[in-house]
Amino acid sequence: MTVRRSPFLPTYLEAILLTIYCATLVVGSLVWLFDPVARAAPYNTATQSHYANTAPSYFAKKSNVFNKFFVKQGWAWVTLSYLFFLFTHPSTGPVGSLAITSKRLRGILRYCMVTLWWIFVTQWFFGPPIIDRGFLLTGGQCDLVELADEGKVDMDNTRQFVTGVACKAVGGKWKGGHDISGHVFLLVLGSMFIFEEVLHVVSNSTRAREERTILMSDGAVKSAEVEADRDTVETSGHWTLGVKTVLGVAVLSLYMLLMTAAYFHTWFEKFTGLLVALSGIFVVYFLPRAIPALRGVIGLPGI
Ligand SMILES: CCCCCCCCCCCCCCCC(=O)SCCNC(=O)CCNC(=O)[C@H](O)C(C)(C)COP(=O)(O)O
Ligand SMILES: Nc1ncnc2c1ncn2[C@@H]1O[C@H](COP(=O)(O)O)[C@@H](OP(=O)(O)O)[C@H]1O
Repeated sequence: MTVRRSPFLPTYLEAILLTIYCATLVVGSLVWLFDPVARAAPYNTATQSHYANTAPSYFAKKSNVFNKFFVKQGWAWVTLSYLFFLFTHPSTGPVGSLAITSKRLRGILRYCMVTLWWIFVTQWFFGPPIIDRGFLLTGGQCDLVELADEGKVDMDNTRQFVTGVACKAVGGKWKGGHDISGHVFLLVLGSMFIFEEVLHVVSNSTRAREERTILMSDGAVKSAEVEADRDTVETSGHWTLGVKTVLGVAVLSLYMLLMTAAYFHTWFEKFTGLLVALSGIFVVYFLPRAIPALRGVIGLPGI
């Protein structure tokens, strides 16, 4: 009898990806530690960045073009490239048609769940987003001392600036608490979402065929392939322009993750950014493997 791996454990390709994320954060931190130019450049702990005029590299400036137009609009890039992939890949429905097949619908559902996590963590969570709530809960606040000294603001109003955006907008400094790295969160969540959606293309078109395991309603653990239809298996390995486009977005995200790791935030803030992103991925891509009812609603990519 073959003993199959637990559905909760990552496949071979997923394990490689998780290692790459951890290695990227470690290598980035080592760059900062061993690059004499980066070490010598003054660092502002309040903004978690180097000063623009003495930044050790172009990528250490917040104004770098990839930060402004790629990361700061990151979810728009993930959304557009994923929809392009979903509606042009033969494994999800007829190519060249916008027909909403059940596979496309499930892909959109998975996208909505991941997007909801992005919204909760970075934009809004029944008020301030989770990153800002975490910052306030760990003792952080909007520091308006300089502005108060200049008579521009009343210090009694400090508590009303409960989001990082509102605080920075009035010229205050978001200081003191644990500031989960929003960049690490967005770049890991967006790229891992893309990788999870296209891994079946990679594994079906190469020798790297790998087995996702699922728990059946009778308690048996089987290969996810048992739920796949023949059409999907045959068309799954096609390297379309959509696949190359989403992978391009994911690879650029990995590069920007390395830059964030090298020049911004503390190692612990980057680590929590990684953990919060991966927890969302776990719910959408690992839980359904072990919960047949959830799998019946949102499905698995490529199945
Ligand atoms: C089954 C569940 C169903 C739930 C349905 C709800 C799903 C909602 C879907 C709604 C679709 C939303 C479509 C979103 C499209 C966009 O892309 S919006 C515009 C793009 N904006 C961005 O990409 C902004 C990205 N930036 C950030 O997140 C932050 O700036 C940052 C990078 C995290 C950094 O933050 P800083 O404050 O600058 O440090
Ligand atoms: N790779 C990168 N390139 C440029 N700026 C980056 C960056 N990673 C983080 N930052 C900047 O560092 C600050 C903290 O990032 P975060 O908390 O999202 O991880 C943000 O500043 P601003 O909020 O002033 O834009 C962000 O723009």
